[in-house]
Amino acid sequence: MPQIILLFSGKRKSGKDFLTTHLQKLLTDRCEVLKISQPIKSHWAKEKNLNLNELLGDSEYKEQYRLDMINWSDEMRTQDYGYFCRIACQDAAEKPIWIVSDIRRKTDIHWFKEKYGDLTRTIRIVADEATRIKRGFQFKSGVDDGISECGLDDYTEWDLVIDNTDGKQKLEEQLSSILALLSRL
Ligand SMILES: Nc1ncnc2c1ncn2[C@@H]1O[C@H](COP(=O)(O)OP(=O)(O)OP(=O)(O)O)[C@@H](O)[C@H]1O
Ligand SMILES: C[C@@](O)(CCOP(=O)(O)O)CC(=O)O
Repeated sequence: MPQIILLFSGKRKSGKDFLTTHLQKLLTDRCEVLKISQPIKSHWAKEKNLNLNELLGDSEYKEQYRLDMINWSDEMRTQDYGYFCRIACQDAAEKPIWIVSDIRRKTDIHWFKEKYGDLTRTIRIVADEATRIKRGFQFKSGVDDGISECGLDDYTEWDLVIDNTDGKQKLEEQLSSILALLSRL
């Protein structure tokens, strides 16, 4: 069992991977980064003979397949909303801190809270649209107005909100506010 699970959420190009990668560097071997999208991308890469590393990265490549991956994964979720959360956790090593870098739906939070209760902390990363555009965001109908991007827009119970808009919060400040959530460890 982990001792704490940090659930990160944020819209496309808000900086989820950027911040969780920096956090992982700081926590080194005390943490494990889990991605709910990992089993989705692995499946997709295998089925369609695609480059998994490109799907896992932040290039334009994965954007070509995003809508198809969303539609396929949502179909799976209608039968079992925890399906990908469960697989993402299956291979987690025995580390005290788990960082889940891509929470997108209320059912994701529900699944983790149901299974791990008090161990979970929810973190929302926000960045204004101009910043996200500068970092590669382009609005796509079906993606940016759908559940994958908007499913947590009206969630209000975040333990922490981080502003990752250009020039707003320094990285050190962002990381120390996350570390404060770990103070009971
Ligand atoms: N605070 C920051 N300073 C500089 N560059 C940043 C910052 N945050 C994010 N970026 C850069 O912006 C780009 C998008 O960030 P990132 O991939 O972390 O977003 P994401 O929320 O994981 O997006 P997606 O959901 O599309 O995968 C990356 O190239 C990343 O390095
Ligand atoms: C298909 C999907 O998992 C892709 C996520 O990719 P990324 O976290 O933005 O790199 C999004 C979703 O599950 O809604």
